[in-house]
Amino acid sequence: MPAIRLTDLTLGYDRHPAVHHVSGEIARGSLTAIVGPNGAGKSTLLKGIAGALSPLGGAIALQKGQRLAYLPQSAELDRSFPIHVYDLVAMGLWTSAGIFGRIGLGQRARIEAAIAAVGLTGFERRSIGTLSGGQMQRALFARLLLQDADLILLDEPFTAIDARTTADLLELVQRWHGEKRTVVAVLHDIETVKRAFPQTLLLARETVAWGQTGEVLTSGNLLKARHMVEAFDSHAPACAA
Ligand SMILES: Nc1ncnc2c1ncn2[C@@H]1O[C@H](COP(=O)(O)OP(=O)(O)OP(=O)(O)O)[C@@H](O)[C@H]1O
Repeated sequence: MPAIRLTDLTLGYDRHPAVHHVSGEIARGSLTAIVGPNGAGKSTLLKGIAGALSPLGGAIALQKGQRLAYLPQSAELDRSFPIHVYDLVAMGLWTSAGIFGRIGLGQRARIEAAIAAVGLTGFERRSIGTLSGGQMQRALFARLLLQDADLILLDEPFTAIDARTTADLLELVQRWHGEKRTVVAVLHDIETVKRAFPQTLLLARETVAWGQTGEVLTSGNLLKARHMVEAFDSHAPACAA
């Protein structure tokens, strides 16, 4: 059983399809980028896999027993929430500590180690509303470290993040890959994908190409994806194809 199996999957909003008839598999332990033009349905697909959106058609099967972690786009997070970096990161332990569980000494050490791993030592008592975009993303990655998930879904984790932070966080992604976790990330920077992601799904409401990154990200496929998204009628009624 692969980590994720999509079967003729259609996802959308108010019955209007945003992603159509996608079929394919993501192997356990693989590192996959989802790329495509704006409006291609990348975030929609990730939400579907995360279980935040139910299919209009087809099916999403996740291998049983996997712990899943999902990092939505940063724009979807409420930064005005009054919480310190330490507590935000500590939330990553809720699966082991329980929502109201006590945090013991061992767990404190793990929280501190995660904060150190993302370079935020000294920021523990800072409220998240005062962090820069890059610092916030580091804190969210520290929380992911503690979640200890088998399947990690990242929606545009490096968008609007400086090069140094991107490089540091990319290193964590590589570390998760080395630990045989399954990682799926929506990305915009094609160079980063070519450099660091062995597998790619090129999406334009439907699959344009899916497989080895070098074979998927050809200029012909990228052009085709752009034309397909431009031609798509997002006001179309429920999928008839
Ligand atoms: N909550 C929603 N309600 C209605 N339509 C939505 C909603 N979220 C997304 N859509 C529509 O679904 C389509 C796909 O959007 P999605 O955000 O998945 O694309 P994307 O590939 O992630 O784009 P981007 O690269 O711009 O983030 C778009 O036409 C978008 O307007």
